[in-house]
Amino acid sequence: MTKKKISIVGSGFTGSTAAFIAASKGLADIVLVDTYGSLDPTTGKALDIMQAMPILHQNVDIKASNDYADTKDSDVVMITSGIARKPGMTRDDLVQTNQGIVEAATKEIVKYSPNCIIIVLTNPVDAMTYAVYKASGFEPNRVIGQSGVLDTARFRTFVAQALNVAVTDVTGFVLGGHGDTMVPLIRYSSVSGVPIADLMDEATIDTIIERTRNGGAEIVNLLGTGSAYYAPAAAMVDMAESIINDSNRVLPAIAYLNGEFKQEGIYIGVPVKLNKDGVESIVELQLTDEEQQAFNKSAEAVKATIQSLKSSN
Ligand SMILES: NC(=O)C1=CN([C@@H]2O[C@H](COP(=O)(O)OP(=O)(O)OC[C@H]3O[C@@H](n4cnc5c(N)ncnc54)[C@H](O)[C@@H]3O)[C@@H](O)[C@H]2O)C=CC1
Ligand SMILES: O=C([O-])CC(=O)C(=O)O
Repeated sequence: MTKKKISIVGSGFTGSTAAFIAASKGLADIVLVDTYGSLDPTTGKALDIMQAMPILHQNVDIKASNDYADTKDSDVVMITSGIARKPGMTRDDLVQTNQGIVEAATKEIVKYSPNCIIIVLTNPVDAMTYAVYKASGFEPNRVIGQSGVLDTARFRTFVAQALNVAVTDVTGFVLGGHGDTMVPLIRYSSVSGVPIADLMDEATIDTIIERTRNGGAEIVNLLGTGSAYYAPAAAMVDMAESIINDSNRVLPAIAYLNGEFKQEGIYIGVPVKLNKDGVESIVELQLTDEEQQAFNKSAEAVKATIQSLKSSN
């Protein structure tokens, strides 16, 4: 079988960490691209990751580059380039700067890998995924954003800590935009099948929901500079793995809605089935009135950010 190829655009914290995690799983050969500033730090990171491979028993190549030609024929391309927020900022404050960066990257990506699947991480990620979709000319199933795997992982972590149970036994589903309006679906959250509403009181659940919604800001404030990267990178790799291995995993991801969940023409977090074609299908859940209202509110917030995009779209 020919080796798969993942290109990662942006060799900052999230990009280089994703390269390390994907390489440590032996998922694919990796090209780490950064066209901003000197190539040296990217080369240093790629070399460092390569030198971990003998220890981790993996046989993959990691190449640093500032030339998109090296991304040619990628199966998956992750977009992580752009600025991150600082304490006191919202993700939406990044929209103007990051739109230009992701659109420029997209033009180059599609030129060299017309058949790839693109995973977008750059914030504000729902609107950036929309901008990449428009700039790519791809069918919407081949442009996907990352938020739900991360938001759900945060939610699962807090539930596991509160109940002192193995985090691997906690399931959940966080839908909606990657912001304060995200929608953790408590009815679909369980510990080995036992609904969490049977295991903890409402006040504890509310505290966990609030902490999940502020999960990114909590880390931004603690770091002082930059934002989270270990869990975001792991989340992107989880998605890439399902695409590369054609696994049909059902994961929450930012997908284009065409009437599903009563929304149309936007990118927002919903459960999807991910395989070699990208989003094979959207898994529609029967939401309660209250859940649908919360989802609609989140969709309105995402729409407002999409509408603020510069008119190249
Ligand atoms: N969707 C999600 O769940 C998450 C999204 N993010 C977002 O991902 C993005 C990247 O975060 P980090 O990797 O931590 O940031 P970083 O600052 O460590 O890396 C960003 C990379 O983008 C490149 N870059 C910066 N300005 C550029 C420009 N004008 N043109 C081309 N490249 C440029 C830099 O060279 C740098 O390597 C941010 O927008 C951040 O908010 C971060 C974590 C989670
Ligand atoms: O909070 C941020 O700016 C980065 C991010 O999206 C996250 O960690 O969820």
